[in-house]
Amino acid sequence: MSDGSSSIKMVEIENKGRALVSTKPLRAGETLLKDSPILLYSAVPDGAAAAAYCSHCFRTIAPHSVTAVSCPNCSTASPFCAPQCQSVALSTSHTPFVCQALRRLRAADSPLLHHHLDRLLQARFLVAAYNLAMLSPSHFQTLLSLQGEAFIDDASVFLHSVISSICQLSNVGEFKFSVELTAALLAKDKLNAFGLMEPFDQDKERSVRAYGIYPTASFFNHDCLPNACRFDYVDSASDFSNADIVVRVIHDLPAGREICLSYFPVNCKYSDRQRRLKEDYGFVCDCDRCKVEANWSDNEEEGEGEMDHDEDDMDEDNGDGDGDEGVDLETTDCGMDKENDDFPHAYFFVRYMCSRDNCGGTLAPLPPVDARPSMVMECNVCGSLSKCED
Ligand SMILES: C[S@@+](CC[C@H](N)C(=O)[O-])C[C@H]1O[C@@H](n2cnc3c(N)ncnc32)[C@H](O)[C@@H]1O
Repeated sequence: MSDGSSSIKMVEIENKGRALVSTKPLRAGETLLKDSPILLYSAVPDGAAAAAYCSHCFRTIAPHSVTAVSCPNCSTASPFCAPQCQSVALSTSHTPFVCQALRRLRAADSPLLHHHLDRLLQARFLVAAYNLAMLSPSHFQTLLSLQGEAFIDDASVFLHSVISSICQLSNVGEFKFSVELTAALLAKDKLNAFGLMEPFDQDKERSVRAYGIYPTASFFNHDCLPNACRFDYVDSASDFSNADIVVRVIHDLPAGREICLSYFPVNCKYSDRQRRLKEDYGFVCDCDRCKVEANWSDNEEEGEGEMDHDEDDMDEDNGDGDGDEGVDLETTDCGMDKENDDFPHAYFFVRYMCSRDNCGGTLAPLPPVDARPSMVMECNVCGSLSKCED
């Protein structure tokens, strides 16, 4: 793949469109992909909440940080964690075009003043996307190549008029600024954006800090029993950039197997999964798990222990994942016999679902070392590490 990953390649699958499949046998825990966003935008309301994050990398800024700086033009509304981030942002994510557009969206006479936060988020996405068109036509083309058809409805017409009123654009780089383009961009965002979540806190509902478009991860299709899962390392001291995501294999896979993520927590119940996939992603899921659960009674469904995250957009189960190798490891029950089980996914739940209260994350082994599989499972939501005993 263009990102250098040799373990996956893109293919077309009937009724699913483009998909990523393994090019060789993969070991549990293997890293398939590290992806950086081509576009990021804030998911938090303006004001105090927004001031807590770097407007460029979305790292938390400590209350009395000595390195934090602001945008010279819009001041504290756009803080940066350090001068280096500010300097990069002023020529990339926070250009004068973005700075002015966001100021207009925040102003007392903003066209979005009495609208729901969702509309503001869509407007922020459009500002970031049109900025990308001006700065990097090739990345903008990548964005346009993602799944999602223009659908001109009241929302896209309104949002186009909002962007027209705050930006006075006629062309954006080599692209014509039009309602069709705005509608197409909104569709790309809806089907492909990943939510970068707040680090897990057992006592609080997790919210999205930012949304990002990841050029390769966008080609993972959904399966209600995924064979890979996404980790992010927001606010951790890892080697990754704050908004990078990493996709790892959950269990051993043969060559040629489609690699799928779950677009939301795996313990979501059948009727909710079907509804969300239809409404948000436009398809009816007929994966092996759905085929089994389609015949379940409502009572059986209730037993699944759904944990709903209202923030959608492929935000599955992305924890901070900065599990500390030095912690005491709990033990995950890994001894269930897959063959003898009534439902293939009962095995998945026992082996690959985090058992921590209110977590709902998926477990994948740490990457193999010297081709030896790791017996340590990492949760992609709470980051906890557990020892897998076969
Ligand atoms: C993030 S994109 C995944 C890549 C996409 N297949 C493509 O061609 O670019 C999400 C879209 O892929 C399709 N998709 C994903 N998982 C699917 C599945 N299990 N069955 C059918 N379509 C699926 C849906 O059209 C969905 O809106």
